[in-house]
Amino acid sequence: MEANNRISRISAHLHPSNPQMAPILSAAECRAKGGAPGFKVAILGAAGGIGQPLSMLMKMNPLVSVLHLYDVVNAPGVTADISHMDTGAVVRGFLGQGQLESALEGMDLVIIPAGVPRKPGMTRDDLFNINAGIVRTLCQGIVKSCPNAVVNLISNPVNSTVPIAAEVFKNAGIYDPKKLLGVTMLDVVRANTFVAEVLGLDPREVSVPVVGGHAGVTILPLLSQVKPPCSFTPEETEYLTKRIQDGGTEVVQAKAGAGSATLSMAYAAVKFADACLRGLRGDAGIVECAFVASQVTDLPFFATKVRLGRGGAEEVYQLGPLNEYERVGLEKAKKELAISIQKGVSFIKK
Ligand SMILES: NC(=O)c1ccc[n+]([C@@H]2O[C@H](COP(=O)([O-])OP(=O)(O)OC[C@H]3O[C@@H](n4cnc5c(N)ncnc54)[C@H](O)[C@@H]3O)[C@@H](O)[C@H]2O)c1
Ligand SMILES: O=C(O)C[C@H](O)C(=O)O
Repeated sequence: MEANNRISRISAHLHPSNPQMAPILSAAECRAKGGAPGFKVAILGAAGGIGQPLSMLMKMNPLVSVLHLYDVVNAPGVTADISHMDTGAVVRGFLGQGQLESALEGMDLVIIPAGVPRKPGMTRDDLFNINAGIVRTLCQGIVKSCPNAVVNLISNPVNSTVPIAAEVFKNAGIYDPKKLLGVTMLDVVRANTFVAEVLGLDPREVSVPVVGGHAGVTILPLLSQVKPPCSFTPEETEYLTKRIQDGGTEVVQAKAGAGSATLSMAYAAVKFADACLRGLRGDAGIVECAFVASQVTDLPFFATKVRLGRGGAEEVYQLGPLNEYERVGLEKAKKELAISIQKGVSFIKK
C-alpha cells in the first residue's frame, strides 16, 4: 500500500499532461530523503548551449545536493532528462520569469549562462543591448531570493555584465564584492591548452594566469608567469597571446552562425564552480582567475588570481612582475576595459 502511494506520487509529478510539471519535474524530489548533504546551486539559462552540458556536469558534482534549472524555454525537458542521472543531487526545473524567485530561493551558488551568443562578425559588446537587460532581471531575482549567494556570471559581455550586476546589488543594499565573480576560466583553459601544445606538455601540467577582462585585447595571458617555468620566443609570445585573445572568435567562426563556445565553456564553468564550492566548504589554497571588484589597477573591476573561500573571493592577488610585452598589453587592456565597465555602470545608473 505504502509502495503504491509512493509510485502514484511520482507518476502524478511526471505525467506529461500535468500542468504543474514545470516547477517540480524530479521524481527524486518525491523521495522521503533528499539528496546527499552539500550545496544548493541554481543555473539560470539552463536550457541553452552552455546551460545543458553545464547542468549535466553539475548534476555529477558530489558537492551539489540540490540543483535548480531555470530558463525561459525548455527547462522542463532538460530537467526531466537530467533528473534521471543516478547521482546525488536533487534536480528541480523552473520555467519563465514567474518562477525565477522560487528557482533562486535559498541558493548558495548561482551560475548565469543566460543570454544570446555571438555570430560571426559580432563583438561581445554587440550582445550588450539584449544581455544587459537579461542580467539585470536575473540579478533582481537574486536580490529577492538569495542575497547571500555567490554569483558566477558567464553572460557576455562579461566586462560590462559584472558591473551591471554590481550596480543592481548596490541599489538593493546587498552588494558583497567578494561574492560576484565574472567567469574568465575559459581563457585560462584555452591558455593552458595552447601553451601546452607549444611546449609539448600535457595541458593538465600547465598553469597560465590570464588577467584583465574577457574580450579581445582585455584578455591578457601572463606568459612570463607560466608554470612550469619556461620561456618563449617573441614569435611564440605573439602567436600564443593572439590565439588566446581570439579563442572565442575561433569557435564562433568554426560554428559559422550556430553560436559560440558551449562545451568547453560548460567544462570551464564547472571547473570554476567546483573551485567556488570547495572554497565555500572551507578548503584551503583554492586559487583561480576571475573578473572581480579589484584594487589591483585603477579600474574598479579586473581579472586576476583570487583566493576562493567561505566568503567568495576572499583575497585578490596582485599582478606580479610583468615583462615589457605584458606591460604594453596591460595598458591596451585597461583602456578598453574602462569603457566596457563604464557602459555597464551607466546602464543601471541612467
Ligand atoms: N564567459 C565566457 O567565457 C563565455 C563563454 C561562452 C559563452 N558566453 C556567453 O554565454 C551566454 C550564453 O551562451 P549560449 O551559447 O549558452 O547561448 P544559448 O542561446 O544557447 O543559450 C542561452 C540560454 O539563455 C536563455 N535565456 C534567454 N533569456 C533568458 C532570461 N531572461 N532568463 C533565463 N534564461 C534566458 C535562453 O532561453 C537559452 O536557453 C552568451 O551571452 C555567450 O556570449 C560566455
Ligand atoms: O566568444 C564568445 O562570444 C563566447 C565566449 O566569450 C568565448 O570566449 O568563447
